[in-house]
Amino acid sequence: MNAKQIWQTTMERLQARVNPAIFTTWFQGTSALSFQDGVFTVRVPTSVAKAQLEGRFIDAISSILDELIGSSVEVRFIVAKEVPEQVEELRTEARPFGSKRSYRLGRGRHAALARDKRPTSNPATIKPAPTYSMASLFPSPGGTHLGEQAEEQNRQEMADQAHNQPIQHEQPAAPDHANTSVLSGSSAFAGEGLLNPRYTFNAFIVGKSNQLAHAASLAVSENPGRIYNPLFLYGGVGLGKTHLLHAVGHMGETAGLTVLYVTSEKFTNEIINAIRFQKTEEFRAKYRQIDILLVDDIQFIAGKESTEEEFFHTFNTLHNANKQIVVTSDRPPKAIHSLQDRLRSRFEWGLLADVQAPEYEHRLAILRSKAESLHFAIPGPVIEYIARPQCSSVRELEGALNRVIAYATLHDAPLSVSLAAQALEHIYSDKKVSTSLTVAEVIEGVCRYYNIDSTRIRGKQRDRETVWPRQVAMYLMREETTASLLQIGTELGRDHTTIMHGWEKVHAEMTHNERVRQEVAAVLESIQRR
Ligand SMILES: Nc1ncnc2c1ncn2[C@@H]1O[C@H](COP(=O)(O)OP(=O)(O)OP(=O)(O)O)[C@@H](O)[C@H]1O
Repeated sequence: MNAKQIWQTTMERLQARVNPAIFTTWFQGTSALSFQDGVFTVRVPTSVAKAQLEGRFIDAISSILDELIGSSVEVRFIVAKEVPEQVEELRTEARPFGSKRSYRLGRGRHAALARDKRPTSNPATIKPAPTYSMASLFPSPGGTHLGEQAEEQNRQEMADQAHNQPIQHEQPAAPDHANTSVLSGSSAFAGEGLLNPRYTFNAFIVGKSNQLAHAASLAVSENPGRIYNPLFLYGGVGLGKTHLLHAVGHMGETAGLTVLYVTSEKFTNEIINAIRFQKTEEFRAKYRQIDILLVDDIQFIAGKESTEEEFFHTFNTLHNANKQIVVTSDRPPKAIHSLQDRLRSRFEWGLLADVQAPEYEHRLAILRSKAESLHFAIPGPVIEYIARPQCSSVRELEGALNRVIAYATLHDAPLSVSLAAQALEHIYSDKKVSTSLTVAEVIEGVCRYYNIDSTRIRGKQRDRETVWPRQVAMYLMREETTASLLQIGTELGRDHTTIMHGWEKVHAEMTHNERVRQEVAAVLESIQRR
């Protein structure tokens, strides 16, 4: 590919993200001049366009160029009148599309230098966010619904997902507001709070299991700090909470807001260090200048006294200033037992939205979209085979898909159901055994194991001796039978939300507590043995 073709592809990718009017204003009339010695030179029509491209779009452009060329690139803009009309385009050394490379943190020395030249935002001068509809900025911000096609993603995704590579930060293009002064806050936190460029609303497949969480996330992105505040997203592992959190972050950054994404672990470490090195004032100042605070896995702050204390004050300050807070957790606030009541009640203030495991049709749609983004034509029956077992997470589903593709590539064999079966033999074998169980067998087995009567499991008692076995039954029915949530609910005289909550409770306990994991495995084994 020569410089012209690379620039053409870069423009096409940018066009998919930027409002058409803004795109036309700043990108029309640009052309590639050369690519030599790691420097990509672009001719721009005016000095105003040059300033805009350098100030607002440099990260997005660098990111795409890095991706296309396969190495770190410095981008230079030259105003048209400063260069001769015809400059020979040099052939690049870019690797062809589809060649593999790993994600890196940041974008390398050249891009970092270029980025550093951008005007930085002074926290003291950050202006309030403008109000406008995000719908006017993006062609389709509403997520990809079942059956629709996901946005094109780069071919690196497969390797990235398979190996869980570190996240690459991306500064998407900012919108144009002729009459509003907006500073992109991301430079204030350069190097941290990295957002995964793949976790966008466009790449998120909406189904029944995540409809509310998706709609609420989109709503807060369009109106940060004004509707659901805080937004509390919760659900089992690998179901898209972090994805939605980052999608909110991207929208915020695109709107020029100061966004900070942090895991609760990092938040905790920062507090510990701030206390240790007597830098609590700096810590507070940093957190309190944010427009959108995104905290992942908030459940881990529970029981950590000084972290909870500091988070409480940060929360109040931001909330009082109408700044948006979005947090994720593996369970609802009520179920985070050692959390201070005052924090729990604040989390319940805004909107609680759960994500559940996708049902079959939804799993099919996710797999189709992932396959498409990997540019692999996967036959329908193979997709259906991969989607068949009750995968408890989308992450597992992605892993299964990647495994099948890798298996076919390694063996240089066509993708078929029998190949998928071989590739997933070890992963799906447990599930094959399990689907032979019925809900009646599970109830009987659980009652036998815990030595209680089945009328208690189906009844209204709330004592621990009854509630826990009931939840284990819910978990095992969902995991080990083919019954739907509705059917399980009918069997136990409860609605599907209660069943889901029971499943989550046991799942979370199993994740964090080896003893519980062994206990549930023993219950299952005792059922399977009979
Ligand atoms: N609805 C969806 N559409 C497309 N991709 C999805 C969807 N849900 C999850 N994923 C993908 O599944 C993977 C796991 O999602 P994510 O990390 O957001 O899960 P999580 O709920 O935050 O899990 P954990 O609790 O383990 O952190 C990601 O690659 C994400 O892009």
